Amino acid sequence: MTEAQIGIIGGSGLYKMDALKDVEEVKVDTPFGSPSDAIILGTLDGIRVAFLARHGRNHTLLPSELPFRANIYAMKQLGVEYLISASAVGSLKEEAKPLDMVVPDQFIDRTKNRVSTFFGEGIVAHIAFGDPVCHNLAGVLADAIACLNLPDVTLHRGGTYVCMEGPAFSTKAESNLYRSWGATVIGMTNLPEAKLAREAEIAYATLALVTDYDCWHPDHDSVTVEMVVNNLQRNAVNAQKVIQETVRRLSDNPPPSVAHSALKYAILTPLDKVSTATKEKLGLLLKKYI
Ligand SMILES: CSC[C@H]1O[C@H](OP(=O)(O)O)[C@H](O)[C@@H]1O
Ligand SMILES: Nc1ncnc2[nH]cnc12
Repeated sequence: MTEAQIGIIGGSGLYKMDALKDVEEVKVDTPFGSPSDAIILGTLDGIRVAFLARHGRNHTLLPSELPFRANIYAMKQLGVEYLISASAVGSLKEEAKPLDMVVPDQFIDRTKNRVSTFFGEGIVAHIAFGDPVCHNLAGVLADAIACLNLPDVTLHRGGTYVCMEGPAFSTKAESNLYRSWGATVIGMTNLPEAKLAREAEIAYATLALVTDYDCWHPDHDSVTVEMVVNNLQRNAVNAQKVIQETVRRLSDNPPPSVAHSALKYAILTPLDKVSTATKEKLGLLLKKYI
């Protein structure tokens, strides 16, 4: 069932897409449980997309409580091949200022409590993850930002997103440690999503919306939720314009992605040695290879 080739996951502050038309709300069930909320199917400029509010539309789920596997599997069930993640982030670099947009190309995993694989239960796979973001999708996203020429917004192409566990924000020592590693931004959600999307052979890229300077900056107050929300409200409109332009470009010219064949050489277990139950559970991911 292909309902939408393009999926959007909206993070803190982006709970819906105002420009969506012909909207239909679908409750999707997956072998990994229910997603964070109903998925909103609709059209943007006539192009079908699937939208999911990552923390639920009323922001009821902590980063550590997110049903990452169900969210990505649900997108796969709907036929999604390109997934755009919009996320609030703190900046770890002077030059990435609040309201700027970053399209990261690397992640550092500082999570402690996340399930970020579909595999196990008798089937072993190791995806390549050296380049965790789809280079071509990230390029379309960055080009869309650049062409919009949004006032007061600087685009940063590439950069490293540190994914921390949360929910408390970082200590100054942690924030400075990540700065010493050369990281660009920090958030709490994107790494498990990127891993699972790769396992599901979905191209994934992040639109990171800078809301604060975390807690390292001597001239700025340490991050608070109020700061994040105020800045997100200011650029949620811009974020939606970027997503709309990205969707238009993707639909005109869907790029190839290494993600689309990520499992080709990743599965170690001979499929005839995998139990029927596991094969059925992962059917959507495995069917190309059986
Ligand atoms: C509300 S501040 C912390 C919260 O915001 C980010 O969420 P998302 O990535 O879904 O936009 C960050 O990762 C934290 O979950
Ligand atoms: N400073 C920060 N740390 C972690 N997640 C964030 N989301 C937005 N700002 C953040």
